[in-house]
Amino acid sequence: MIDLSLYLVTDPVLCGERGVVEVVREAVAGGVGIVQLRDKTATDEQIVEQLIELSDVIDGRAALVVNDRLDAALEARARGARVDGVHLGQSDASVERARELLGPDAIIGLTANTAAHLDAVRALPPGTIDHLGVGVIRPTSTKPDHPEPLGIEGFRAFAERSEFPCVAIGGVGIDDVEALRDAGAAGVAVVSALCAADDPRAAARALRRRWRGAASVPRVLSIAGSDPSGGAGIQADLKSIGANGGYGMAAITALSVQNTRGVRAVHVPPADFLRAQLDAVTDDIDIDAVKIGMLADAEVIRTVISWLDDVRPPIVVVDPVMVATSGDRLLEADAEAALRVLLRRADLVTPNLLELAVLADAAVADNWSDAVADAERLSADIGAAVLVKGGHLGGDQSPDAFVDATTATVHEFPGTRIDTDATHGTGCSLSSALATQRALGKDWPEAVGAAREWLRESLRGGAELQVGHGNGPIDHFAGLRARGGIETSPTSDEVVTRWWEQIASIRAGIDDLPFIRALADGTLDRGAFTHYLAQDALYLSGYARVLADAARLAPTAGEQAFWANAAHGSIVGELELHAQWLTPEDGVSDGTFSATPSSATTAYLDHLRSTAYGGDYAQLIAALLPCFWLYTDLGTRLNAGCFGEYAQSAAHPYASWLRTYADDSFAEATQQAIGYTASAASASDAPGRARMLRAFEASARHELAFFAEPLALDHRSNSDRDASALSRSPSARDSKVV
Ligand SMILES: Nc1ncnc2c1ncn2[C@@H]1O[C@H](COP(=O)(O)OP(=O)(O)OP(=O)(O)O)[C@@H](O)[C@H]1O
Ligand SMILES: Cc1ncc(CO)c(N)n1
Ligand SMILES: [Mg+2]
Repeated sequence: MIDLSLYLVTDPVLCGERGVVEVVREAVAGGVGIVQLRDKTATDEQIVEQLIELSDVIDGRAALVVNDRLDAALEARARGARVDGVHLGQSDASVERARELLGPDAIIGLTANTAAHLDAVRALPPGTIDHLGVGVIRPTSTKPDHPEPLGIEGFRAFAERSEFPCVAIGGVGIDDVEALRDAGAAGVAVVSALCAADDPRAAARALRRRWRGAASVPRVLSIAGSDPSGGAGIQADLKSIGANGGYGMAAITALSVQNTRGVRAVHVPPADFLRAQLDAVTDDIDIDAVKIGMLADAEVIRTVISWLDDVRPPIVVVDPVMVATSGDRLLEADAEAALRVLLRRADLVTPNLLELAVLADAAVADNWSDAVADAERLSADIGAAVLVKGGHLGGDQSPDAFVDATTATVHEFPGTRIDTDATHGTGCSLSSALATQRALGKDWPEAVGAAREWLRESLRGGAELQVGHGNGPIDHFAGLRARGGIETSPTSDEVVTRWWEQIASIRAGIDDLPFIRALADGTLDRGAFTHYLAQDALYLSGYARVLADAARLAPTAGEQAFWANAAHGSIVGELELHAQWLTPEDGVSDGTFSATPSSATTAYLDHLRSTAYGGDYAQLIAALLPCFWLYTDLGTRLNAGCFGEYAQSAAHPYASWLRTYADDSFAEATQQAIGYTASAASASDAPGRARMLRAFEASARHELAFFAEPLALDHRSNSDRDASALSRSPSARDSKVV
């Protein structure tokens, strides 16, 4: 089936001085699938000559038809040209005769725009015509005698009734492309949009992109070697394409045995196998851009050239990889001539200074202006833009320059050198980023700017990775990580630091509480202290039941035992509070404790119970954790004198009580609880971790309220009590987690 989607109709006047042939060459390179030679004034002989020339230039990459001149088509065929068919108007030669003379495989199109035309076509013998040219769509100067324009809706109405493919023609501009496609067009035929374009290749690409619908995620193919250590080659390319917003694909030219220290061996699979990979991708997927990296040898290069010539991908970036960062050769020396041929197919070539020297036949540049001058010569030589890279330039700068000799453009990108050894695969990563950014619709200088910005962030991030002992890789996803686009599964250490940081202001709030300050310096009102202990006893009793729920839900016997043991310790602690700290006046009589839970206690227990009721083990243990962690932290710091030295003194009224805050076995249990919570967080998905963090934070806030409450209430009735009487016994807190 012939691809009618982008159909070029030539106009000798609009093509201007550069000529029809040149416009066709460029437009086909940009993706035109069918070319119609249309020249109302040329003689038949001139038409024949042009057909021969065009057939040569197109070389089978697009279909070639001629407007009207059936005899010229036949004559050009007789002289060896490949002319695929004709396009005839209602008043031109008979389509039946054209079919008879051109044969069953020829492409025959017919202009039609009325119901009567359609009826007439239906009356033809089957197989006479292949498609209809339907228009004009808008008023146009290229067909002075055009009928009333159909507009998009008129075209839609016609196409809906037609059983023949309809190509929309006449006054079609780039902004009509999607609407016509959606109105049922088999393709759009354009004249001015390509013949009058400054850059017909770019214009054709833009039209094709519109026709395909701007794929918001460009499909980018890397043709390169494999680096099993993941920093260079296709592995780097795929990460780079992904990080820059594309969908990455990879056809492997060679397998390297390599790590961050160097290349140990290279295996090049048969060239046919590479071609088969490329064909498999092309047969199925529209490619928006191609990045070409390691090519190993001349045969691989020839394979890639022939595929490029067959497929004409819209964007081609070639990173002329010759030598790895480590100094190992990645391209056989005798393949350099073949590489030069490939470079002519590129839109952009990205040599480092060493590669530039080889390709520009110059000494390795030791200063930036020589490098740019070499790049200008190379660009003129290959007819493609060159991005010359300053990574290998000495000094504290690492500039790049985009150089395009065909448009006399030199665009400098200054940049300070990033102090890092993690530069393995920068070239691979940059060229893939460039292909992707260009495919996203940026022009080259914009694409270079965006790719460089990304690369520099990734270069900085490389220092964080712990990959290898040589030149480490860049961190392709450093930006995503920094902006929280990737949530990494936290390790135990990370959950410790991240969650602990998350409650920093709550912890600071606890430290600042008058209750804690007064507890530390021994001035705490005894009534407030007793209130606190009474509520703590109530809390521990409820907390023990929730710990038992954690034991019930625990996934392993070890965790089950841990939480059950903590529940047991909590009950023991509560009983000790009754027996040793609280008197009947505090609500204890005959072993029965009758104080009523305060609002802080009720709120905290409600939170824990409702979390337990939800049945999510990970969330539950996250909710239980602050009670362990905050007390261990506070106890340790109180006893270390962080709140004043008096807290360390034996004369402190609550001295023995304070000591037990920093109990070793309690600290150990806290570490275990942190470990279990961290493992559960690592095993959770992102929403699960978010739920855990919410439960954890809520508990921390309840701890703050719990500590705040005693001094917020009125305890004057107890103010004459002897606080020192309370300093005899061990604390409940340590037995909470026996
Ligand atoms: N230390 C650095 N600081 C900042 N930018 C750098 C640094 N090293 C390299 N670059 C940039 O990285 C990109 C790749 O340049 P480089 O000259 O290193 O390519 P290369 O030699 O082809 O890389 P590779 O080693 O992957 O083959 C360029 O944009 C360059 O400016
Ligand atoms: C496979 C492969 N391609 C390219 C390079 C260039 O860095 C490399 N080291 N390895
Ligand atoms: Mg390189």
